[in-house]
Amino acid sequence: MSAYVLILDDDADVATAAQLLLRRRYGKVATLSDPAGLPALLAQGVPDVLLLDLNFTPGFIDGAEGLALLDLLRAQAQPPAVIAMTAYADVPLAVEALKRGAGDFITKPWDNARLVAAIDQALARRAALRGPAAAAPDLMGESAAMRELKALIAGVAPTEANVMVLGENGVGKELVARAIHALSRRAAGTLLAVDMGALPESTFESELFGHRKGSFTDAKADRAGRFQAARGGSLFLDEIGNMPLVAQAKLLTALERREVTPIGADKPEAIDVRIISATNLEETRLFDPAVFRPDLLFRLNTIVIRVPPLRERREDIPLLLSHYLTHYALQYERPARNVSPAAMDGLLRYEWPGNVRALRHACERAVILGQGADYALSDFGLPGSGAAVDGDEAAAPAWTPPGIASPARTAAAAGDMTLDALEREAIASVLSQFNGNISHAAKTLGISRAALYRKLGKHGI
Ligand SMILES: Nc1ncnc2c1ncn2[C@@H]1O[C@H](COP(=O)(O)OP(=O)(O)OP(=O)(O)O)[C@@H](O)[C@H]1O
Repeated sequence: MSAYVLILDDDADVATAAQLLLRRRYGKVATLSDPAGLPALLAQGVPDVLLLDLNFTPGFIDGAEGLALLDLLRAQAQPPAVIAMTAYADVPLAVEALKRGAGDFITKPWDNARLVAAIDQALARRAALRGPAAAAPDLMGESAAMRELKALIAGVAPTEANVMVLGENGVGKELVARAIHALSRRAAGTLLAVDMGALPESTFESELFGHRKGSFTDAKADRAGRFQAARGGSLFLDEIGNMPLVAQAKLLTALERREVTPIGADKPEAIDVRIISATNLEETRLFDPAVFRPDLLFRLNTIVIRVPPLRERREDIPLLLSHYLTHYALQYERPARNVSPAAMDGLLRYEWPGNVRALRHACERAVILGQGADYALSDFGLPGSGAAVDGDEAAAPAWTPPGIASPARTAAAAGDMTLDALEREAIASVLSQFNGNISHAAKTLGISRAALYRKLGKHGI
């Protein structure tokens, strides 16, 4: 769990011991020995949790001053959660601290497990008080559907339950997975993402479970698999709907046994990961045993989170437009402009088959190509430039990535182009053919999704 913990204690040994214990778990842990430095430190950033010693060395500060600090903290706009630390005999002081705003107290010398549990509880209370909207900051949207989604994420994240995220391309499934991890008890660990659809069958086991040196020709050294590398954190299994059945069987065995055996190893290794998976497969397909093993599904979908397509939460479109138009205007050093009323009308009525990813690309394109005082609908490069935005995808020209005037010019202009430019055009053309669907585009181009993402970044698409 990533959090900022401050330890205010005049005993340097105690503060260092606490810092060593807590740093690995919470990330940012600072110590302060003199309470006089507290206001300056708070001005730099308010900690999530403050461990406040009320038993300073006699003559340095007494309990009354410690309590006065609590009053100072309570006056902050967003005070930290305070856990008071007192000597065993000082229960009345601890009770007074609780009355003055401390959320909890522990007695010194503390028990490590009790200290960690007290901090975890304080953090959980804080997250609950801030509410679900603040819980997933990168996930923008204030529609009822998004609020419900964020509440679900906030509720599910602190549990260890495996979560399956469902939704169309570009709706934000990966963002949801990241929010779940960030709000989980495993947040201090890594979130490792694996594109399951792009793992070749031949390297599937080695990638996921690892291998020992010499176990096959290319095994030049021992290598940890993704399951081991994500130990203590979460494993994001993306595109699980594209996994071949053989691979599904291997994954199932690992999840059932809670252990994996690296290739060439003689002993299995226990796994300690939380699984968050995602797919854009329609549920009818996912529940088809010929496509996906029901027993594996059962392991993965303890909790199912459905991310609604953008067309079902159109209220979020203005907010997303404003966010991404501002973002790209800053990036490309272009002036801030408004979306003209006619453009907004077209953008609101558009079906957004590529969801937020397509909206993001459309904003980038508008920032780069827009010439008028306001953004016009044509700047966004939507199919038919807004003329046919009623959802008739079949009739509408395909989505065009930013910076690409027309994918159709690929063949005509190929003679004058560099290899790099040709690659960009080819990618853009295939992307538009599949309405921004990364999986299908990658498959058609014969590269992995990861490789396609790298190329999108390289070409600025
Ligand atoms: N609610 C949102 N707020 C802000 N940005 C969003 C939101 N949802 C998605 N995005 C952006 O849209 C893009 C696609 O999001 P993401 O990769 O999470 O989608 P996905 O559903 O996992 O897509 P795919 O199925 O194609 O892998 C990203 O750039 C992401 O930052």
